[in-house]
Amino acid sequence: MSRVNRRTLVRRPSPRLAEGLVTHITRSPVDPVLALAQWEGYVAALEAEGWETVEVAPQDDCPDVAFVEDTVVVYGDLAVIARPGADERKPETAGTEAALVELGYRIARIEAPGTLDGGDVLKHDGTVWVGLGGRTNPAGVEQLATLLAPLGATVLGVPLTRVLHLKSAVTALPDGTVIGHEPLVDDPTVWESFLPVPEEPGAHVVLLDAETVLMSTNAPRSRALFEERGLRVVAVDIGEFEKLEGCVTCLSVRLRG
Ligand SMILES: CN(C)C(=N)NCCC[C@H](N)C(=O)O
Repeated sequence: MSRVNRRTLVRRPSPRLAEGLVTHITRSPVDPVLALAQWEGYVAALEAEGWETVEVAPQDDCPDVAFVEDTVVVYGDLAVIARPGADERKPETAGTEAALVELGYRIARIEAPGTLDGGDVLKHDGTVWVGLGGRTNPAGVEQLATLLAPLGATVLGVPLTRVLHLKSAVTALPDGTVIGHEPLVDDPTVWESFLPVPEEPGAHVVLLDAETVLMSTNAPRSRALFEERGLRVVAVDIGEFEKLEGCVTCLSVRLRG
């Protein structure tokens, strides 16, 4: 497989984005033109930070296709193609698989009756936590555990009832501290080191390097908290995607050589 160090998959929003699924929040109107501009800003921010972006082929008939994170779990040289818990999103995985085959990844797939969304999967240092209770089912977690065991990963199911995906509730800072907005986290004691953040969008970071995180502009107090800890923050406005229960993690899949 090719060995570019900092590369990330992204997928252009569908013109039907406004029809995307909403589960835990009230639907509000989404402006597809503004959303496209925000997505371009997100991609530009990744590129400005030295990440090469690889665009998965567009799929305009799938409203939620920009949330490419949900279609795959990449671990080392293995791409585990997800089986989305929402039927409307199942057709999205083929394009992601084609892009990862092209990049030289080994491919495995979550098979029925398993379901698993990539947004439910949080990885840090050999441990893989998977949110259970929403789009991902126990069979999906078991299959992921079997596929990742030879790569040395330990997969743990964790309860999830309050938000769409595990990564809607928590993500991890570069040092492994797990961050979350407590009212939305089922059980913060799952993680040895848990840091509560004051805003819901403050729970979501994409790690750009050991000192830098990408996050939403909608969480200024959480941003200040991270900066106090010595992190550099790159903030992007993804407000139109947040109206569809998206966050910064959902819009890309980091691949490391
Ligand atoms: C971590 N998160 C939140 C994600 N990876 N995905 C968000 C998907 C949102 C989409 N409207 C849906 O309902 O599927």
